[in-house]
Amino acid sequence: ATLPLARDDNLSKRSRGKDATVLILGGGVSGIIAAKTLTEKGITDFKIIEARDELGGRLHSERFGEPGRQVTVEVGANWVQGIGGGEGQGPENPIWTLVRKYGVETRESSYYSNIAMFDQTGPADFSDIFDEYEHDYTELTVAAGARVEKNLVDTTARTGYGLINVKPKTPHEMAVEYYTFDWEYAQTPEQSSWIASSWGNNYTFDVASGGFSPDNQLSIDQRGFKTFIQKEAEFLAPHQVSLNSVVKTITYSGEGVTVTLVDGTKLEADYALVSFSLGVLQHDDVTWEPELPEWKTEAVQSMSMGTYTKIFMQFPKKFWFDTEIAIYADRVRGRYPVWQSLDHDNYFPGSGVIFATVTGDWSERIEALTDAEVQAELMDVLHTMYPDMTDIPEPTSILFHRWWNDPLTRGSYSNWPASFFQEHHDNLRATVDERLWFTGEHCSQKYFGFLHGAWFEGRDAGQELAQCINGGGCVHVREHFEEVRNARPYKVDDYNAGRRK
Ligand SMILES: Cc1cc2nc3c(=O)[nH]c(=O)nc-3n(C[C@H](O)[C@H](O)[C@H](O)COP(=O)(O)OP(=O)(O)OC[C@H]3O[C@@H](n4cnc5c(N)ncnc54)[C@H](O)[C@@H]3O)c2cc1C
Repeated sequence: ATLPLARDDNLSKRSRGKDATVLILGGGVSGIIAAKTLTEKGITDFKIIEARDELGGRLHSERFGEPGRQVTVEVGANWVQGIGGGEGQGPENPIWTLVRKYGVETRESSYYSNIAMFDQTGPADFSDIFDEYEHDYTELTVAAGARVEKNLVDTTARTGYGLINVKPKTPHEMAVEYYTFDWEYAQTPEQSSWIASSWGNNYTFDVASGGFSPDNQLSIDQRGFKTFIQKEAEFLAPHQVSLNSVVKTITYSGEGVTVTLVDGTKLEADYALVSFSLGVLQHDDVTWEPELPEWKTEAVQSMSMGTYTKIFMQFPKKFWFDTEIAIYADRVRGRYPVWQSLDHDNYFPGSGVIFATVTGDWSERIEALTDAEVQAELMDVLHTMYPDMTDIPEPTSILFHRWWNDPLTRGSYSNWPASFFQEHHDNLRATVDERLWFTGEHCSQKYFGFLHGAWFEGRDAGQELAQCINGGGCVHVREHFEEVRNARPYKVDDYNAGRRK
């Protein structure tokens, strides 16, 4: 593809001797889409700095299984969630647009029908409870919407469930609640905002709320799901990307930024666009000189990072359920509750591959175990699911990614807790000294956690930064709140005055 030429005024604005006008830190979806947007706006003097040996970030495909029986599996993102663009649907999800553009092979994946069910006695049927909880989840989001209209405070999704009288106690109830909630947010209802989790769902899946559509597509492309973004990145010239480059320190002032890599290389630029995950920002893998202002640090530390772990196993042959998905109801909430079969007509028949998903605290727990210890726990569950089967073989391969301990992610995707305020979120996106810009899925108010959240944030940051560089003004974009105040509950007089009205 031919690139538009860099505009002369961009080049002349760049102080002499700098390595680029913009350093884009991180080459995931948001970094690449920001680069694409800058290019469309005539700014080509940027460089993407990426730690890994390829672009794509949390799109992470791996060849898995025994030689001769290998398949490409996705240890990171796997679904386009909310497709849209069709008759009676909302707008098209931009990830779906790219998936179609590059012919990435996907299959429709329906995770609310045709589910096998198990409990501690073996196969079980609790589909009535499942249907009830699916309905209850919708009620939870509707009740959250009603709170917004009345301007009522946010609380946890657990409070929300309590207020609509949903109080799971039995293993079956806990498993289906887990399936409708934690399996999406990678954290518990206690750890999640009632209102933000509801809008997060609606803006993606609910057409009436402006969402795309309720449909999901699962990538089975043997080039990897990452193909859609790596193809989209092919416009980049070699000098615009630096792989295997781990950022250690970001030094900034009103004049510009200096980025120091772990190998000591120093890169200077007018602006840095930081696309690292929220988890990376929360930990000390990257340091800031000077330290980030308190309003930024508070915003970063106030949102949360969920962890979502898929544990793949390959067996000599399939011995399990014929559906795509099974739910296992254990006495312990969150203990290997969701199983997905890839040895299925829709996916990779004959592959012998199945995977279990755990999230949140359970993910962090198993990251401390060895693969063999996790395998033993999974086999224990399979024996519980199939008590009469005496010849269940051991898996020939096992694979899972330790997202929580990965210094390039520190978790899987962001989640909005009840103690995280709108002003915090504005501060997450706000620029520092007009030189440090921020993007990534966690910056998306509507779509945090999703690939399309990363896409929209990359586009918006690219547009606003281009406007700033092109002389359209930097000052009034992405302003911050110096302090996030929540005085109301503590100002008793105001509160009483409000009540008297
Ligand atoms: C297990 C899992 C399952 C998921 N499932 C789905 C799904 O099915 N559908 C969906 O829509 N979303 C899903 N997501 C979320 C989705 O993957 C993310 O929202 C999206 O990929 C984030 O893109 P990003 O550009 O914001 O961040 P990233 O992809 O994290 O990009 C940031 C980049 O910065 C790099 N980096 C980090 N630290 C440094 C450093 N010090 N120096 C240099 N580079 C650095 C990283 O390597 C990375 O490439 C899933 C995520 C995970 C982990």
